[in-house]
Amino acid sequence: MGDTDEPGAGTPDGSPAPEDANGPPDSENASEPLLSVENLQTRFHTDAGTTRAVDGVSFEVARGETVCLVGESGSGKTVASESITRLIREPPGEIAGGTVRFDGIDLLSLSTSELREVRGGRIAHVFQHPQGSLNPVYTVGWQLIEAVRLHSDLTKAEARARAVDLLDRVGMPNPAGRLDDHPHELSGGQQQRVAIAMALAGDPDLIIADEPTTALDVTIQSQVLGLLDGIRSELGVAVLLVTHDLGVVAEVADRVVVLRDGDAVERGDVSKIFERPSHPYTRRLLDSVPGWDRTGTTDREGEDG
Ligand SMILES: Nc1ncnc2c1ncn2[C@@H]1O[C@H](COP(=O)(O)OP(=O)(O)OP(=O)(O)O)[C@@H](O)[C@H]1O
Repeated sequence: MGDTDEPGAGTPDGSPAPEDANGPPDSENASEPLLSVENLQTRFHTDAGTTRAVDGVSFEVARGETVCLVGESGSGKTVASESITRLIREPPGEIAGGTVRFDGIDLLSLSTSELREVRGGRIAHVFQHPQGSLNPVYTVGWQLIEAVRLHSDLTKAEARARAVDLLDRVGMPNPAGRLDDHPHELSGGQQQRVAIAMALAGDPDLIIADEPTTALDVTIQSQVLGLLDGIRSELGVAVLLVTHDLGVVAEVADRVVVLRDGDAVERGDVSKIFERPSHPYTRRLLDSVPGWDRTGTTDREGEDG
């Protein structure tokens, strides 16, 4: 499924060649990226045959930056992001090749128990539906306290205080009063805030957020994006954000990786991708953004932030 129409060097009309999206790491990050994904290949083996969902993707995330994985439905964004901590169910999935290094650790060679330590700890996932992180049976407080204690030596009382701090950090009104609530007693936006608090419980260096605002009302979307951006800037947590929404990318991304059919066809700084997209697929994605005027703004700006 790999993309083959990308010229290797230069173009006939003399315009800059598209960046070799799967080439060597960006030089400014080459020294010590927090996350380095190289030539990742993830397949699914089903009765219908083998799908190369991610077919040789490479990208990096530096400490404290937001990188967006963008692309149309089915381009491999979720599979790429979930392959990083091997959340992919194997079988039918198979991580068939490549390396994933996180702060010097080769994640793909870790044992299941070692990986469990990293997952929910130094790397936390936030999903489109908060139900992916929250158990409907238990109270918010119970779940948060468990998450805090799993990754620390805190006593129950200390963990409870930390849970209240985390709820406060994610902007939950009356945080102490929320501990006894069950998830269904909260709005969708509040549930996603709790899911982000759960992610913070393990004191992560990287949050992988897969369409975290897609299921929310549009006014709440910007608030949750603003929350993630505040966590990045104030706590120095890097964010790998999966989204199909280029309006979201314009709001929060430092750098962008554009996926198509399991292949990274373009990557670069957000300003470069928006102002000078070099791959035709990226240009088509941009052209489909309502209100996009090619000056770096969208209709979305000015909404509740
Ligand atoms: N469990 C699975 N079994 C078989 N194929 C799968 C499975 N999960 C994903 N795929 C396939 O992998 C490819 C990439 O899917 P993925 O969910 O990563 O796309 P995406 O870019 O995240 O799309 P969306 O925005 O719709 O979630 C698709 O062709 C999809 O059908």
